[in-house]
Amino acid sequence: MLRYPGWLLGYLWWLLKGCYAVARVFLVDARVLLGVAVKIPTVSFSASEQNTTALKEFDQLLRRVFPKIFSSSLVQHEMVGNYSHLLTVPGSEPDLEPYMLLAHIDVVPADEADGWDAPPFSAQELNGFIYGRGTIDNKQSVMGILQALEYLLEQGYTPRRSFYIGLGHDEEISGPQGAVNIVKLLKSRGVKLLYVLDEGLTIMDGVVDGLIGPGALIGVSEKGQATVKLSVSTPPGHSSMPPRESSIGILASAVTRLEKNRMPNLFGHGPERATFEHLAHKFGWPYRMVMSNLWLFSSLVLEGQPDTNAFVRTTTAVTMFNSGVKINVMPAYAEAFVNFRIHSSQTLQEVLKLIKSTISDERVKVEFVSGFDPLPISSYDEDTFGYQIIKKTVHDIFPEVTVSPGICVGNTDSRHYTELSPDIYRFAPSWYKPGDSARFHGVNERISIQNYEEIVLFYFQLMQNSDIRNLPGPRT
Ligand SMILES: CCCCCCCC/C=C\CCCCCCCC(=O)NCC(=O)O
Ligand SMILES: [Zn+2]
Ligand SMILES: [Zn+2]
Repeated sequence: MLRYPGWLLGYLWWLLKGCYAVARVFLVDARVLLGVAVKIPTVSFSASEQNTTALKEFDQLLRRVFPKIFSSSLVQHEMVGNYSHLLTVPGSEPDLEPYMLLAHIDVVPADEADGWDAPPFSAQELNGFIYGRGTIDNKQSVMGILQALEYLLEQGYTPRRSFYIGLGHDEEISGPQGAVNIVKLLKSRGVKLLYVLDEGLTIMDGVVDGLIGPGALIGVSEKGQATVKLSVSTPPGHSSMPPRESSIGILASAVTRLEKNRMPNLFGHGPERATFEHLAHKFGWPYRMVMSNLWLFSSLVLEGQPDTNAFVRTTTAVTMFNSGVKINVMPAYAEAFVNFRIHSSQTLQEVLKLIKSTISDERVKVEFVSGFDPLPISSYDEDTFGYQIIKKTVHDIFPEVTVSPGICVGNTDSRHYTELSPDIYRFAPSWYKPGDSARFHGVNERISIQNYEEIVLFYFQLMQNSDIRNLPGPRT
């Protein structure tokens, strides 16, 4: 048998490993990995039904495509609530308070028949975009964060400041097993976080009339929620001898009253005022003049579109309506579910009161299903480490973008983290252009290949920027 000296074998092994690393960086493109992730249908169908086969497959994928992370002696990996992931990356300077990056693996259902240009779990590339459920909510962050860490580890990086990565598997059903248990675990370990960054607002481009150039809105809070069930019971009977009003008709009128009488425009009472103060210098004529009357601006410019309207009021969404069993039988029962997203300056109790007074019909039973108050407002001043580091990172990667605080109109896993940190931000640097609001939980969810690369760079830069001990002192 041939015998080789140990040093030669060592050298060959080193060469092989080196070639492998280079091949990985150049051949296994980050965007291909995002595509593979999108193809796994990690759907949360309802509070009690998730695709656990897909969640297991996703776990296997992460271990396979991020070998540095999962073999590193530096990174500690734990599964939480069966399918969520908690990664701990200890820093070399343990006195620096850690931060945490969040994202979620699960997605909402998608049906190609709703009008997708490409099948929703195909990750097909069309005109420079990857199409698929999860490309903007929120596999771009899951894969972007891990890709950034994998690259850093490949370069031999050791952070100075410790950080955590939390990847929830049930965010789309409120995070009861994922985020909630990750928080419990961190609390039991006495962890306090300098800041938390989760999915949320984006880089707006061309969606607010009069705003010149793109604006990155960092969510410093998120809206509250109230879900109510409305129901009407009436005696059943023959459809040939109907009463003046059916249970369906009574319920439909109640729902119509809620839709017609929107909750008040509260522009100026919450952090959305700060959004426009930060962006004011980017408005052109005649908007700049209107901007000086912010209340007028809010009704003229913001109330018209669903996404900007959601910024200024508690929104009302009738999401489910069920009744009737047969075409010739008067329905004995009709029910509807209405989901409200509560503006920062209102409380859950105030909204419930308004719902009842708007419906104002004894025949309609109003039951509270679930809800919570709007989340606390995180700091966004010059001295706030998390906000300023995120802002700096946005400017590093997108120099042309104006950064401003905003309210996240949807809810995120980060709402479970309030006991771990006062400074929670909701932002991912996806570009959001006219028409994109319909892609969130809708059809043709997509991300441009270039944007995904920017997202990886953003997290790569954020991890390094967060290593600074203190923010630079005030400019003189
Ligand atoms: C200056 C005006 C700004 C317009 C503001 C609207 C911006 C909307 C941008 C992005 C959409 C945000 C979605 C947030 C993530 C939602 C996560 C989610 O789906 N959670 C579940 C849920 O809320 O039910
Ligand atoms: Zn999401
Ligand atoms: Zn979502």
